[in-house]
Amino acid sequence: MSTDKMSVKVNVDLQKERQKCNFNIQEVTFIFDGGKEQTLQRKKIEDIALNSGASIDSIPEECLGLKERYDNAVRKSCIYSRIVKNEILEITGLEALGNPVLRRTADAFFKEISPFMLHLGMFVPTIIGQCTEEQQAKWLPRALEMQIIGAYAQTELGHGTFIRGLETTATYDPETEEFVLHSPTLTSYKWWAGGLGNTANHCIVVAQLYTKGQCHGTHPFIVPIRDMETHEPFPGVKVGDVGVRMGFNTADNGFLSFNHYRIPRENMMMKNAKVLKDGTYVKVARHEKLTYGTMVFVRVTLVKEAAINLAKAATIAVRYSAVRRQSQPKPDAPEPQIIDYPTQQHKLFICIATAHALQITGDWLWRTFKDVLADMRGGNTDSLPELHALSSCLKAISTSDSAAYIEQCRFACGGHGYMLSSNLPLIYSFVTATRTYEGDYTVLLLQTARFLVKAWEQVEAGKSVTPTVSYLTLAATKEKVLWNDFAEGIIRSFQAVAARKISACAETIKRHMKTGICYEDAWQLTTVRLVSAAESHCRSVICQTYWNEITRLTASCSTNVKIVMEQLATLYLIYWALERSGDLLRYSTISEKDLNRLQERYEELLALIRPNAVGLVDAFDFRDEILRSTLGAYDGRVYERLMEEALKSPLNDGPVQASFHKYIKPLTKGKL
Ligand SMILES: CCCCCCC/C=C/C(=O)SCCNC(=O)CCNC(=O)[C@H](O)C(C)(C)COP(=O)(O)OP(=O)(O)OC[C@H]1O[C@@H](n2cnc3c(N)ncnc32)[C@H](O)[C@@H]1OP(=O)(O)O
Ligand SMILES: Cc1cc2nc3c(=O)[nH]c(=O)nc-3n(C[C@H](O)[C@H](O)[C@H](O)COP(=O)(O)OP(=O)(O)OC[C@H]3O[C@@H](n4cnc5c(N)ncnc54)[C@H](O)[C@@H]3O)c2cc1C
Repeated sequence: MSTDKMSVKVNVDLQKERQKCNFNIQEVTFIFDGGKEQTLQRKKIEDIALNSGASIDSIPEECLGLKERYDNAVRKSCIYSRIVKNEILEITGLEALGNPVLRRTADAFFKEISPFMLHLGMFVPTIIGQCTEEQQAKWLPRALEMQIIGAYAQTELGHGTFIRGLETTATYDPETEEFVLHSPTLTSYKWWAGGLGNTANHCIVVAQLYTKGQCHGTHPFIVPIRDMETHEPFPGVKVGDVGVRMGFNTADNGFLSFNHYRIPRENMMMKNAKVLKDGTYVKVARHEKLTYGTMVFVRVTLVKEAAINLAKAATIAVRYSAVRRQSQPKPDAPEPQIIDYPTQQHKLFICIATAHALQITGDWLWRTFKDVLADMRGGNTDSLPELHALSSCLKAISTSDSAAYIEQCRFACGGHGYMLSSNLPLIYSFVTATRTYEGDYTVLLLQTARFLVKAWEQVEAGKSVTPTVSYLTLAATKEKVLWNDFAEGIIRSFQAVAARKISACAETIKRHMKTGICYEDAWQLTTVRLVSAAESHCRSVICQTYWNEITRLTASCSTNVKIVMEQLATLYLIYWALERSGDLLRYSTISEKDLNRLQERYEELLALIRPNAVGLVDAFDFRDEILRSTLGAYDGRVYERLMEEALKSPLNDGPVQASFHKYIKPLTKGKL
């Protein structure tokens, strides 16, 4: 427990909750962080960041005007990036780029988002992933030193999903050994890039490469866009802010266009393809899609991002639910804490379980990513399609689940959850965007489905398949799977459901084609089912990873930690079995009686987890400065904080606002 937690007076109900907790909270914190070392490192980084004092706002961020908010975010970003550069990267090395601790710590500074987020989140990773060693030596130190600040501009006004449809051109001119960047249409304007509007002086631009009269598809370029002294956009560059958004309003999302704007040949990022001085195009990469590498990297990191944000929301909602009392179900009895309502437990405990499931799956995916990267450094790209399929569906499902459950946490907090000071609306507005950016939900699930259908065809042809789809071989029968409700049995049934849905999709595509329809049209006619099959596949991957990993991670833990972690994981499995009961009835031998039994076990689990609920969210170990919530602070002074925060509103700066004299008084006096 940190000193701030010891010294304050804690709400009596929360105190009682903490006394009820029967497991060692720190052990669970270690599990959530991925190990004791990671917890210690995180705490050290948080200490460094929080001791800077820069996180404190006298007026809440949300009460500032748009310009003041941006200005304040830039001020804090400069302090934060100095800390990252001088102290945090010293501790973590470049691993920090794939480590959510940086983002978690940044939350102490920004209620919304730093306009520098994309600099470390995409600009630097793209330099690492797409530049030759020589180019890295030029750009990386400058980027890490914050001498240059970058954005990643791929999406255009007219196209985000369909990268091959981008319209910005980069035409090579061998006379001057330059690329000429041009935006031929309004729809070719770059749109959305974080940090681009007013902050960045450099930008990675994804453009169609033309040389010797031939188009070679999209490639990334490093483009200086603003003068390093005056920050004025260079002639030929038009740049600005895209306008007010649902969230992300301090992230400085921008637009950008070029009018025959020239950059040196060397500014093409040449790890995967080169243009020689004479204009000859040379492909270096062994895989067509390696230029999409940054997206794969960010998708991998977003799984843990989803987990952390959901853990924050669950912490807020569970603590609040322990403090809040409402209604009187029994006459003459005191009003219960709302967390005692099973319906409230049903809303909240799945959020705690999902945060663990995603965090553990995110860790596993990160390890898989690093293994594939190591293979690729050795020239072997065989495992890239599987990584692409996995990162696509896990990004889609984790961000979608996380956003839905964060909103559920907000609902669970009633009216007060709607207050910006609860922080739930801001967490939601951030996470709901992650469902769209870095690849839309449906689009990414269809990418996974493409891989699954191919894997199915391989199984049918008697060929071997990669590990995450090996269940297709086992489950490739027309028989219904025998249901059993042990964890392994539930997981096997989910795999069987996925396998049956995938095979049904493959059959549907074939059936359509037999009527004379081409493959592409047959695919489109099957996409609703394909999305559902990819979701089932992804759910089975999460369930299996969560269960296997939690069993492994708790092997050396104390008994009560093992028990509560197993209860949560079982809750996750049963919750999804009940949610997908239609699929199980269709594809397994589960009966109504089995489902009734499952429902009973689910309700028993809610009751078993109930006494440990506050302990479980305490174990996520969010400091108040990072949680930034009137409803979720460690001390549970909910009502006091709501009042204190309300009084900070500029609308409470005096008893009478100027608008009364300007408008209301004339109106009431009949003079308006
Ligand atoms: C906290 C972190 C901070 C980060 C903040 C981030 C803020 C946001 C930033 C952004 O949003 S940046 C812009 C991101 N944009 C996207 O994600 C666009 C989404 N679209 C795509 O990824 C692709 O266009 C597509 C939808 C995957 C389709 O691409 P394409 O049309 O070129 O390919 P297909 O014909 O569909 O497939 C061909 C073939 O290629 C395989 N493939 C596709 N992508 C990849 C990949 N990334 N890696 C490996 N392989 C890939 C695909 O599976 C097909 O394989 P086969 O079936 O032919 O074997
Ligand atoms: C907050 C935020 C930050 C962003 N930051 C950046 C950034 O820094 N840099 C950057 O380059 N971009 C950024 N983006 C852009 C983002 O990557 C795109 O918005 C995203 O990839 C979705 O593309 P789109 O907007 O073109 O949606 P569309 O593709 O137009 O999607 C609209 C709808 O059509 C559906 N659809 C599209 N194609 C298909 C298909 N083939 N099959 C079935 N359905 C389909 C989608 O499912 C969706 O429902 C950001 C976006 C947001 C919201």
